[in-house]
Amino acid sequence: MVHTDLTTRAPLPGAGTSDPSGLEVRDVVVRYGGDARRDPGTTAVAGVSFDVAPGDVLALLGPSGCGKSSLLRAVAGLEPVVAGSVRFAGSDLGGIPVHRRGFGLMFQEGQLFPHRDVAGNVAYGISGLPRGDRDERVRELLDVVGLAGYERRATTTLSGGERQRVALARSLAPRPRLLLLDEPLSALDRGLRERLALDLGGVLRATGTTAVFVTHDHDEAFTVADTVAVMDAGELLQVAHPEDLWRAPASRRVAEFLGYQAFVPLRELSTAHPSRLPSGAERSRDGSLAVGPRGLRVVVPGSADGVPGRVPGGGADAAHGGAVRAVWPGVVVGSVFRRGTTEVTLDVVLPGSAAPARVVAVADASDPATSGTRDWAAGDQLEVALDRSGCAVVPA
Ligand SMILES: Nc1ncnc2c1ncn2[C@@H]1O[C@H](COP(=O)(O)OP(=O)(O)OP(=O)(O)O)[C@@H](O)[C@H]1O
Repeated sequence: MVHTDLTTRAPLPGAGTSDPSGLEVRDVVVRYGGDARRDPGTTAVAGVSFDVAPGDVLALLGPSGCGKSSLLRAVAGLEPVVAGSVRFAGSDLGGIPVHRRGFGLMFQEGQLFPHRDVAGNVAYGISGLPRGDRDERVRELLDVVGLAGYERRATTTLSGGERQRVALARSLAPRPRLLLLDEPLSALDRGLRERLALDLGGVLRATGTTAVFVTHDHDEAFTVADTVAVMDAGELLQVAHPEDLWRAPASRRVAEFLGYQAFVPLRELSTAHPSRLPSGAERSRDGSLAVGPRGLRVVVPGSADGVPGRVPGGGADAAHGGAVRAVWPGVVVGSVFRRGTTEVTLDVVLPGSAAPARVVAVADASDPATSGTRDWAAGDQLEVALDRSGCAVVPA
């Protein structure tokens, strides 16, 4: 459970009460360069507060350059904290050097020692243990990361994914009271990253490790973490459990970063069937409907899904299955078949905007009108229908 500080800043969505036995970050500022008189330098982290309770995994998620790594490095003690504080288990870590914080670190490139074999790498931080205990711990950790029996392998013979597993085992070996991971999977290809993200989440939970995990990939953050903190331009925008974050982004900026692709002012949608809109829509007439990556479905004009009596140009919203019956015409830009679904890119003029928005709509495989129709060409006319299960409401 992650909590945010309520005392010095406006309450952040997802805020709660503090647990002093874990990590407490309060109003932390990290700045590079500059001088006291003329040059203010670069403020990479602009007063961030969050907590991580023992055993929890927090993902710091945000675009490149938003300050994630700087914040992580400040927690580690690798960057000076210009203002604010970092505490762990109730103790202020100001002035405590990196190696005396009891934290583990893992980076994008595992940086294994090439002259040591796998066991030698994993055992690096526990050389003080008696031989038998050390061997047992190495065996146990290699088992946890799915590399049982790899002790004597040279690290130069490992794949990228195996190397990162060894690096993870090495960073867990001394039982760090906090593990800090900076984009540990981003050097790997997509398929491997997805598999390893699942494994990483499993390993951190199985070992009860308290961790802060930096990533720019929201799928990865959602897979690995109990709680996700969304960062932008040095500030935290929202801290929430993955499902809550996805269901209720606190702002359009958060929604955009999560991959919501278009925004329709709620006042532009008919009030005829408010119960068909995502929960909260009927209470937030000033907000927008955020359309997620699965928030639009392809409708073939004239198909069974086409609505007799539909208002031309969109806007009708008769209840129909899971969809809000808001249907708008679009011009196909292209389509791809991915993971069993056809994704069609179209230009659609959505309500509340004069210019066409480029959106992706999915063809429903269970819909006879659209399944199997994979050869839509640029310029074809289609329609898109909102699917409320793929939409969220965001404040204006
Ligand atoms: N050593 C440094 N000296 C000067 N500026 C720096 C330094 N390190 C980072 N910055 C700047 O601080 C800001 C935040 O950088 P940071 O690396 O923390 O972001 P990030 O979110 O981790 O980005 P990425 O995902 O690309 O690694 C950026 O504007 C960056 O240029």
